[in-house]
Amino acid sequence: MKITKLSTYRLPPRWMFLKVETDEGITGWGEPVIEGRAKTVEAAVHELADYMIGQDPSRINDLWQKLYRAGFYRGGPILMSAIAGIDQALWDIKGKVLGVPVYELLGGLVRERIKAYSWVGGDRPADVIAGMEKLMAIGFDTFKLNGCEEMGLIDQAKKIDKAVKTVAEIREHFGAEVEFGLDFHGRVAAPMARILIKELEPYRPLFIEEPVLAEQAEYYPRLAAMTHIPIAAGERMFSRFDFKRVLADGGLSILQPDLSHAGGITECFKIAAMAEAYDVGLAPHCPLGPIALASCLHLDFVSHNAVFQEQSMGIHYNQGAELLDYIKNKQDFSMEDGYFYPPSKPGLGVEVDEELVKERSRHVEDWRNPVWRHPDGAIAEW
Ligand SMILES: O=C(O)C(=O)C[C@@H](O)[C@H](O)CO
Ligand SMILES: [Mg+2]
Repeated sequence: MKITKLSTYRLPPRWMFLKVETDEGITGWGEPVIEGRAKTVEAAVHELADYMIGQDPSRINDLWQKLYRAGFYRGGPILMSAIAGIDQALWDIKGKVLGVPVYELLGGLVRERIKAYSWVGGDRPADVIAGMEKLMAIGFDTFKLNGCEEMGLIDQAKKIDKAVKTVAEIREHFGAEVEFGLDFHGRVAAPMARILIKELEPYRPLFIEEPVLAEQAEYYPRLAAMTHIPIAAGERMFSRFDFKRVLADGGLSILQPDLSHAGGITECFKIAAMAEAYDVGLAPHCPLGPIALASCLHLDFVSHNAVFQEQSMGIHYNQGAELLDYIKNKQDFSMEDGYFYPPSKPGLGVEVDEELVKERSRHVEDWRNPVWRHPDGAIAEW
C-alpha cells in the first residue's frame, strides 16, 4: 500500500481535518490544527506531505521519526500539530486495514469507560451554576471553567475576590455533588497564582490548570509545594522532550497533552507512559473536533493513568459548528452518565461526512482568539 494524497479542510468553528488517501482506496482522517493558526498548520502539513507521498502508511513509527527529525528543525506547536494530524490518519488507516479499533493495536482496553468533563462559563466565567445544572441533567458531574478573567502581574484584591466568589457559589449550590477544574488559562503570573491558589483551596477544585504559562514551568514545583490542589498542564507542550522536563522537575499531578498538538497518538502514547512512571495522571486536552476526541479516547482506553477526558460539546469556542456535526456515526460518541465508552469501529472509529466537510470548508472564517488588554492598555493573556 502507498500514500497517494493528503487533503486538508479548514472548517468552522476553528478546526482542520486531514484526509490521507492510499492506492488501495483506504483513507485515514486526522485533525491537525493550532486554534487560530489553522493556515500555518495547513502549510506545514503540505510541506511534510513531501515525505509521505509514495510511502507505506503502515510504517507509522518510521514516518513519524522522519517527519520529526528529517527537517533539522523540530518541535513547537505548528510542526507537532501537523505531525499529530498525519499520525492520527496513519493509525486510522492501520486500524481499517486490520479491521480493529486503534486501541486494540496499542494493547487493548485497560478500562470499560472513561469519565468525561465539560466546560461551563465561557471566556469570562458566568452563569456557571445554570451551565452545570443543564449538563448534570444529561449525566455530567465533572466540569471545567476559567479560573479568572484578565489578571495583572500584580493585581487587586477585588480581582481575586471576584474569582473566588464564582467558585464559592458553585460549592454553596452543589456541595460535593460536582467536581470542577479551574483553568487559569495562562492568564495569571506566579505572584498572583500563589494568592489565587491559596484563596481557592477551601473550595476544593479538582485541579488547577495552567496556573502559570508553560514557558514558566519552573514555577510548577514551587506552586505545588505550597498547595495540596493537584496542578495540571500540558496543552502548550508539544513532545516527550517538553514533558520530560516537567515530569523530572515535579509539580504536575496531571498531564494534559493535546492529541492534535503533541505529535499525535504515537507521541502521546509515550508521554502517557512517562507520566505513569511518575504517578502523574493523564487527562488529554481536547477543545477540538471529533477526530481529535477519538484519538484521545483510544489513548485513554490503553493508559492506566488516564483520569478524565475533556470534550467540546457546548464549549464556548464552538460557534458555527458543534462536536459531532461533521460525522455520520454520532451514536458512537454516545455519553452515558458522564462517561465515554470505547469506540468500536476499525481505526479511529470516526465516519466523516466528507460531502459536508467539503461543502463547509468552501467558506470558512479564519478563527482568531480575542486580543485582551488590561485597563492600562497593556496586552493581557487571554
Ligand atoms: O480547553 C482548554 O483547556 C483550553 O485552555 C482551551 C484553549 O486551549 C483554547 O482552545 C485555545 O484556543
Ligand atoms: Mg486549558
